[in-house]
Amino acid sequence: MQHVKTIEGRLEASGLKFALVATRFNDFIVDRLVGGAVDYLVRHGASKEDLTLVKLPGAFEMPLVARKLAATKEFAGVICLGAVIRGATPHFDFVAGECAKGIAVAAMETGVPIGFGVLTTDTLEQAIERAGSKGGNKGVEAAAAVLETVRVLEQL
Ligand SMILES: Nc1c(NC[C@H](O)[C@H](O)[C@H](O)CO)[nH]c(=O)[nH]c1=O
Ligand SMILES: CC(=O)[C@@H](O)COP(=O)(O)O
Repeated sequence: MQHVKTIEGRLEASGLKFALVATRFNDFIVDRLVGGAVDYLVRHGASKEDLTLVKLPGAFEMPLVARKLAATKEFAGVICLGAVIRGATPHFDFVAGECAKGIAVAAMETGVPIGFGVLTTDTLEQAIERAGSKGGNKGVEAAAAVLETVRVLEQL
């Protein structure tokens, strides 16, 4: 195959500081996302002393706080961890939609990678599956994505 210059991010977290933003809402699920993210970062070289956990009420509050943390420039990346589980009203759509959009805007405005580790599921079972069982762990995925993106941005 024609060899082209390729830029990829090393999955090496040593020396990097990260902020993790986690919700209390559905915390029996979210705590497993936090555990997955922390385990991933430590296993890839991060020091626990370099990880800061910020607890929030719910996903709707995330963009504001994630942006503030990113804007400090104290952290290489921010990882948002939550679980928005559909109920009986359209509230899910607003919470999930604004959370996702707000996090994306915060990353663009600050230039700091902000991982979207927020489950948006129709059922509790779907959330459980994606918090460390047969659907993987979205906290791990978000941490991995932020780490790789940090390392890519360093090269640009
Ligand atoms: N239903 C869920 C919420 N709702 C709460 C909102 O996120 C917000 O805290 C409230 O509207 C006050 O501003 N939050 C979740 O994280 N997950 C849910 O399933
Ligand atoms: C995602 C939500 O906001 C949801 O859990 C709220 O439940 P409901 O729509 O039954 O009020």
